[in-house]
Amino acid sequence: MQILTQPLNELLQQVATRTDKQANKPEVESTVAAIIDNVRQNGDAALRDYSQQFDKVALTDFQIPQAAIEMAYENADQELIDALNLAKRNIISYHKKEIQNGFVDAEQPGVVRGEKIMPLAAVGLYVPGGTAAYPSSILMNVIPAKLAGVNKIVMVTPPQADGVAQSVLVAAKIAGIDEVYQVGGAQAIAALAYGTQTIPRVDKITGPGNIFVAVAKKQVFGQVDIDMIAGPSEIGVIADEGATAAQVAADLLSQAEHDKLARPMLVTPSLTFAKQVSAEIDEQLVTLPRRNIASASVENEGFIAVVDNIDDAFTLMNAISPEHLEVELADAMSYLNQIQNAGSVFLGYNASEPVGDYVAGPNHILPTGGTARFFSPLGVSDFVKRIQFVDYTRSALAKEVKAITTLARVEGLEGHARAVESRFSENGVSSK
Ligand SMILES: NC(=O)c1ccc[n+]([C@@H]2O[C@H](COP(=O)([O-])OP(=O)(O)OC[C@H]3O[C@@H](n4cnc5c(N)ncnc54)[C@H](O)[C@@H]3O)[C@@H](O)[C@H]2O)c1
Ligand SMILES: N[C@H](CO)Cc1c[nH]c[nH+]1
Ligand SMILES: [Zn+2]
Repeated sequence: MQILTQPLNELLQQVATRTDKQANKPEVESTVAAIIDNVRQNGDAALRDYSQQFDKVALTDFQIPQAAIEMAYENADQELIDALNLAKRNIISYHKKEIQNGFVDAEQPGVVRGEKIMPLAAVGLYVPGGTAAYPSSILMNVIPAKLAGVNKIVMVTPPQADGVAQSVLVAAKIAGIDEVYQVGGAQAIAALAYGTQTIPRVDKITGPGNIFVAVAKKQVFGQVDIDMIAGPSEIGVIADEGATAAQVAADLLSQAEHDKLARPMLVTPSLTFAKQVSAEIDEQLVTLPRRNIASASVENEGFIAVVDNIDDAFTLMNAISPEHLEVELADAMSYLNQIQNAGSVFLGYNASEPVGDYVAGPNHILPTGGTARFFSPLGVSDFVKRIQFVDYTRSALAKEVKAITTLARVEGLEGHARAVESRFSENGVSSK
């Protein structure tokens, strides 16, 4: 993996350019725009064409019958069922803590103010499936939606020549979702945003995917809500010589194997350690089954940056804003307050990133491409909206008339002032 040894200010510039290059790909933007437009115009017919073109599958029906989901569950290995159930329990116990109940406030005499939390009516969950099957992403998507109380949950996932992976159907059963459509990529996002003859339009689309899925979500935002840009995976590691090079290399490769565009990144104050990790990566790649994907990611998107000290490592990592950040330092917890930007943080030598991908309980659907600066992990709050309310007694309103009418007239909005004054005139009409 490329080792960068420039001064910090040059490294900061380099990572900004890399992130920008990754996040903005004009050729992908235009491909995706054309796909969305076609699906909008031609509905299911366009979905069939793209499934043939990109997934090499000739589809007649998009919806997977409930009987196929039940059968996959009946035939599944008990080990898979146990693992998914363990993950489900931990995801539920973690996400339950995110539930908001709204509030009612009566602090001022005669005034009631409050906020009511409402589940979204219909959501569409994208579960990736181009180069790997992602049953774990079903649990990460569905569980917070269910805890939020969403009524209609529709799942889409790419079709496969020999049928959608059985593990995906088993996870759908365990997650308790029955409306599953086999359609993937930008065309699936367009279908959920605009609706087709068979796929219902939803209010919000959540879930991760490759660059085509991520760009499509960005393009349909406004027509529907989206959770975030959750594109090709990223891992940033901050480590010094106290960490084990082989373990750091393995963790970097765990994310590199997701996608040729995945970004494995190490920042360390030790050039010796940098070289050890780089050598380990080369060695471990030889036997990695997905080495074609992982080595492209390591070569084209990955880097090791050598900095002067740990403070500089955090400065650089905050600028990168990685999806996952591992802090492989002694007393890792003490660095938590130095972290400004990251999707999910893994502290210490044992919290290897895949722990979070599968069983820890926090969500693995996370912002990428530098968007952890402003986006958060998927959670219960993504599936609800807030409605505010107020109620005034007449005497409570009387106390505020002066302030309201003053502000209304300063804004040149006489109608606003009169609306409030009408509550205090004999005939309900403002005399001013
Ligand atoms: N950020 C997160 O939270 C998170 C979580 C899990 C996975 N991921 C990412 O999800 C992605 C999964 O990717 P994947 O490819 O395996 O599955 P995917 O389902 O995201 O994408 C497959 C679809 O991409 C479309 N596609 C492929 N090549 C295309 C082309 N040339 N033109 C137009 N469309 C094309 C096809 O429609 C195909 O069905 C990886 O990038 C992985 O890193 C991210
Ligand atoms: N690391 C991925 C998020 O970037 C999530 C995942 C699912 N399965 C394995 N990994
Ligand atoms: Zn992963």
